[in-house]
Amino acid sequence: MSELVVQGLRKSFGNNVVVNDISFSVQEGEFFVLLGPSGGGKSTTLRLICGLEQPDSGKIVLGNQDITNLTPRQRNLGMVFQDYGLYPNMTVFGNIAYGLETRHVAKNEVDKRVRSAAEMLGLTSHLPRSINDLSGGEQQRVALARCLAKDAELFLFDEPLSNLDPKLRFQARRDILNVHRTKKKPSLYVTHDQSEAFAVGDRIAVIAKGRLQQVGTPDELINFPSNVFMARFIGTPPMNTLTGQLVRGNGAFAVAINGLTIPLPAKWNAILQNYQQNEIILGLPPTAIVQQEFFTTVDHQVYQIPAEVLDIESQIGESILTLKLGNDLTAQAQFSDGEEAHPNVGDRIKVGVNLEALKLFDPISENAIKVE
Ligand SMILES: Nc1ncnc2c1ncn2[C@@H]1O[C@H](COP(=O)(O)OP(=O)(O)OP(=O)(O)O)[C@@H](O)[C@H]1O
Repeated sequence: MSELVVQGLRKSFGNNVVVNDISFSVQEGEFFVLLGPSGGGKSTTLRLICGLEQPDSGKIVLGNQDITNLTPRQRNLGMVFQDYGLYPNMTVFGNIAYGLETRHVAKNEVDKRVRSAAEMLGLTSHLPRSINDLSGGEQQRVALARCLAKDAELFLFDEPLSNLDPKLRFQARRDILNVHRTKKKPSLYVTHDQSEAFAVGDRIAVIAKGRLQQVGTPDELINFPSNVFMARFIGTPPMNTLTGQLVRGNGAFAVAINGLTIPLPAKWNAILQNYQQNEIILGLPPTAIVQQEFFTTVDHQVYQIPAEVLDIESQIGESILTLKLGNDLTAQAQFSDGEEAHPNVGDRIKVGVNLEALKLFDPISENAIKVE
């Protein structure tokens, strides 16, 4: 088994703690993504795992071996970085073979593995060519083929697609996943691009300000953000987070925000009985705002509000609307094309809020309040 376990990893540069007590594990055969805003500590975490940096404290275990103090070469990893790390003076064959030759793999075995990796990635006819003659997409495939040819215990990818245009990215993502599925090892993939993370990740760890914010499947991150940061980070547009007052009455609860009183479904009653504060943060997902004409298609409890359309951004298959709800509450809604009417900027429309989809957060800890 080659499970990767990262325990309490910490790294600072001067007074700047850039990786702060990070722990997670990646199972054999799992494609695990590190996602987060720029400067959050993703690449440093990856560099600690591959041995290019040494942690101040913490432990990295691969299989049954503690690899924390091993050199990068001793760790037996397959790596693809943003700049691919290819040797410009070598042929494609030479680049794919490089990692094997330095490990003293027998020549006929090198030849076999290079050709097999090249074939899988459609590079066979390029093997004698110089790296300099290849396009960015082809170079990316050579870096991947080099990875594929190795018998690595762990695969690491640091923003490997950022130099490719969107069309090539799609194919390159499929290539990376094919390599991963062929190898059946743990893979760790760093990106700041949410759509990429959601497209490839079995599970995603979100890192920001050096800290692990949440680990979960794409579905868990979207539907159950662990804190206010996650609610504001995940999704385009992300969840609306609105600070209001908790209103208690007749055993039921509501949140009052800027003149609106939004009732909370009964599932919240038990947990809110013990809530001591007056202020609370309401999480309103953009998809929980529905146009009136479509209320009947929604089975859930709906709260109706008049709204004014302040802005519309049309995207493929959907529109993002900035709405003024009631008199004074600005929120973003996501309407999918085809299913819903197309209002214009300035229109006054009726919308409904799907109350079942609401989330709540504690304004002091900023953690999600969870219903059992
Ligand atoms: N060798 C170094 N010396 C000093 N500071 C560093 C060093 N390497 C990284 N940092 C700092 O650590 C922080 C985290 O950087 P890191 O590259 O890990 O973030 P990231 O999440 O991968 O960001 P990006 O998506 O922009 O690559 C940044 O503030 C960066 O400036």
